[in-house]
Amino acid sequence: MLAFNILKTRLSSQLKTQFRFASSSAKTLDPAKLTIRNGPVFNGLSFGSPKTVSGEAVFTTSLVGYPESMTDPSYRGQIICFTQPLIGNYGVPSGNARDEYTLLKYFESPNIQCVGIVVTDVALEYSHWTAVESLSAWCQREGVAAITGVDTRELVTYLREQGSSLARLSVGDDSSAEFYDPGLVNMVSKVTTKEPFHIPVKNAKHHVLVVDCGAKENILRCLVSRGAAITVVPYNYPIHKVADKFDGVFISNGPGDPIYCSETVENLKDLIKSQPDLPIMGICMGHQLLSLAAGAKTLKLKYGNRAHNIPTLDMTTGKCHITSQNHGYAVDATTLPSDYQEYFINLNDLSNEGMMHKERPIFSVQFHPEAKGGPLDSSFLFDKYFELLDKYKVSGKGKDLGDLSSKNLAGARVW
Ligand SMILES: NC(=O)CC[C@H](N)C(=O)O
Repeated sequence: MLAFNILKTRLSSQLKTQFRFASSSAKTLDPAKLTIRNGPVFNGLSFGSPKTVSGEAVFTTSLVGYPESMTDPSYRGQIICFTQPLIGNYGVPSGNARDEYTLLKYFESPNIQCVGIVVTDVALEYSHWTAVESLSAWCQREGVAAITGVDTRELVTYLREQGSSLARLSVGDDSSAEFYDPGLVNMVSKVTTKEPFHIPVKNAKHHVLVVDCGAKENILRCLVSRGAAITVVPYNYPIHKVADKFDGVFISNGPGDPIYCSETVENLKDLIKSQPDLPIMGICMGHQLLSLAAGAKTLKLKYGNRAHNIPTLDMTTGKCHITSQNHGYAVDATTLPSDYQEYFINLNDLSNEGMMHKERPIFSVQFHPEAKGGPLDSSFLFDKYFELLDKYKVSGKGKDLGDLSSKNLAGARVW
């Protein structure tokens, strides 16, 4: 019976592959396969770099935003399966375009961060006014593997039942690579800025210290466009020693398991103890690290939440917000200490989506209010953070940056 099912699966995906590409330029694409560790094999065609890669296979149900997702450092080490069946039709915009703050206009980091992508049907031709190349050309140029012709419904059904799994994407007969598990290493250390950097803002109202665990460009933009100059430091920078010079601290998103960021957690513990009136906000990985510092625990979700339409309930207002998400871990809300309360919950799986201190200006969310891509429903959380910065403002801060002032703060992020 098992053998019959495997044969049926192989045959059906081969037939689909032949059918789907019978009339296109796909004749030039090489056969590729996606092998799930201890699981099924999906046959398809390679439209990316002709190499073998391995990582954690995850899926996103977002309909658009593949350039943003693929350049989001939180996806580092992962193979992304897009459930939207047609991917690539609007091409890829320029990775060099920058806004007035010198931030990347279209990408969330300069390069593709995931190791591979899986789609049902790639568009080899594209059309969009911002596009400069095809998805296929981009993947090839960046050394990222890509497979098309996979029945992503079947793959996602498997991942939902078995949980996120390690996978290998190979071209031709090459199956040499081991199964690499990004959940067993400190992924944040691979994407954090190597040196502190500064983004000035004209007539800045505030100066915020950002802990870069793999910050998306649009998170930085959400801070500077609201009038805060920012100084961005590596994830393990001793923030507790310099935070008194700043109006607030912000902890970014980032890849991998938060437990490997123990240095950040220890620094945050010191910070929370020594700076009771300092506004602190965290997003996604930032939420997990802040919760760990508060004394809570994190857990790995079965297959994570990656989508642009996840409903979350604001426990303080009873309002539901549709949110953008990309995470595999979550905070166990039952372990939050008594001086904190749950802020949001996920209305699909009831997992924790945020926390806040009951008296102090500290809060964090699991979802992405900066939403690139995704809906802007929860961008009011940045406004809330700025209200806290206004309220707890101590004038004269930020004049003497101590250690940080001796660094070259005029430069951009050092990747
Ligand atoms: N987007 C993020 O910051 C993700 C956080 C963490 N790596 C997770 O998967 O849960």
